[in-house]
Amino acid sequence: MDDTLPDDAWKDSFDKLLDRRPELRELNIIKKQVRASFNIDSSVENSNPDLLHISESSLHNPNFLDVGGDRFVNLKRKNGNSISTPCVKRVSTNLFHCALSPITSMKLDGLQTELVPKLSNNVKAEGRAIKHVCFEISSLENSDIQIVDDPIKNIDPQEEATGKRSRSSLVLQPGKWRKSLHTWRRTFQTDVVAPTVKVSSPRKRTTAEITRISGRKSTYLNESINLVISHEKEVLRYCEQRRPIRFDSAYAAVKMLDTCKIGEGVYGEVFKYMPKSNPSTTVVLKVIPIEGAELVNGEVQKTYEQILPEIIISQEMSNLRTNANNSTTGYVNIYNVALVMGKYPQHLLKLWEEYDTKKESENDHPEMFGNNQLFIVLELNFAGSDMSEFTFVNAEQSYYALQQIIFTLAVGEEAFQFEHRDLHWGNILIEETDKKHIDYKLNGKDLSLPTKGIRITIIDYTLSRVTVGDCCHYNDLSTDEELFTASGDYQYDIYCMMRDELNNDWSAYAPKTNVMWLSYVVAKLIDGVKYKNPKSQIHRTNLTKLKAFHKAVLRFSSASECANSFN
Ligand SMILES: Nc1ncnc2c1ncn2[C@@H]1O[C@H](COP(=O)(O)OP(=O)(O)OP(=O)(O)O)[C@@H](O)[C@H]1O
Repeated sequence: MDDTLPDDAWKDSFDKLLDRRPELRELNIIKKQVRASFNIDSSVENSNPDLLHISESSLHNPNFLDVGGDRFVNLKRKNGNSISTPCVKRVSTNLFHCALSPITSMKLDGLQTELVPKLSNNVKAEGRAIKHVCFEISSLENSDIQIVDDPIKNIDPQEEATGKRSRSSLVLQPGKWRKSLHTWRRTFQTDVVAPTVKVSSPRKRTTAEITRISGRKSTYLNESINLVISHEKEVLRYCEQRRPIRFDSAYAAVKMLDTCKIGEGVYGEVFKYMPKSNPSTTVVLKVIPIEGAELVNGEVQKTYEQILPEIIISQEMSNLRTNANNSTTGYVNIYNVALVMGKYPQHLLKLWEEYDTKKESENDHPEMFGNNQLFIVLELNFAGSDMSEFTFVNAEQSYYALQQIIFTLAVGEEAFQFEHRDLHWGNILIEETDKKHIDYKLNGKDLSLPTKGIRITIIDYTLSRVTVGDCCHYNDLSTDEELFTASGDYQYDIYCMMRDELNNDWSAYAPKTNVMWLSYVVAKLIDGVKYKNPKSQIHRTNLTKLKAFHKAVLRFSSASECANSFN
């Protein structure tokens, strides 16, 4: 008697299902390119009935992307202005017959389902951060964007016939966009395939990555000036140092009180503390690794040349506090800039881990840095919480906050032809104040605004443009295609509006971009931020004013012109 097993005996039920549906294999084209993590928590997932809610017919829908294993992601979300909620799909409704399937839930990096909250603990255990990205299919009709290595094949025969292509576009969360954009890049770009574990072994830069961050530029307006400067020396000059100082001695635990990590960006970690020498001040440290070859948080480290303009802009905007003709305290106050070298101090590593435990950091563990790592440390004034988290008393308070933002931008324009270019609500900080008024000087004229109990501070000049002396510093976004395909919030329209305004020449001075961000800010104040007393009469009266401003704002050509209309 032949007691050998039949040929397909090794197959599990998922494999058998694929055999019956070869088109699923066709759809499974992206599998090689996703950064998939290996979550072997099948028991938990199998026990979650929420995972069974999509009909079998959805499998034929091109908007469902096979993310590997037996999970599918809905690429086409109806509600375009919210963050990712990948729909999870089981291929088989006969789950429990699938004994010990080796293909358990592989997750598409960057996608964390809100539909399956029970999974969140497993995600934590796995060490993956929750990232909010949703990938959509959108037609590129009328678009001149060339897509290279688009991993999503067009499976619509009609589109194939007309020669139109589909591509993945982005629906990003409002506010901080760099992280989610980066997640998308890692997922969809074939040359960037990194492991999903949090502390990845350091990886060298790819050409694409180097090109991507080389956007920061400084050009001399007078072309006869052709200085060859050492950016390292310039950085040291701004730091008032002759050489880098040791990280662990410059920021030793004994010098810092009540230290904690308060935030993070793609480029750095942000801590808060009170200096032992001056405990009445609260200082924020923004720690940015530079010049190293390893990717940090998936990004190429900035060079001296790329960090220099940010130091200059931060310093100059901060110095506007004491400017004779155009002054404001609306740009974050910078106490000091330091160039430090060496491993992260132990106490900061511990605080990093505490933050990670509570909030799940999306960044790489800073224990990855070695003895020769260089960092720029910006010591800033603590300026409160960002607008997305702040609760205003009522629209009167937010109406005056808006005026603070307008006057701050106006002063920046007049002093340095400043355009912020990324003024989303995560970059507007708000804190309470006892002061009744805030003073400005605009073109020599003194102005005073009621605070209504709050003070606003503008941060993050990564995309900003200024003219300082003979030099124009800006960030060249002309080749940054992904940012302009993002959607999900009015914020992402603003990047496209700026590009049109500037004719994609990012060195040009176009203060209208500040007005565009004002139109975004007022939209958020009308419908986005939180209010304590939204039913009061004063709230309704001022909401009407905000709405009137929203209608009119795009007629102004600059924040300065807008500020003058308030006088
Ligand atoms: N002066 C400050 N006071 C209070 N909080 C701050 C201050 N500076 C930064 N933060 C907090 O740290 C977070 C990250 O800071 P920041 O935006 O400057 O980093 P980033 O690396 O430029 O971020 P990304 O490049 O990802 O947008 C902010 O969103 C804010 O919550």
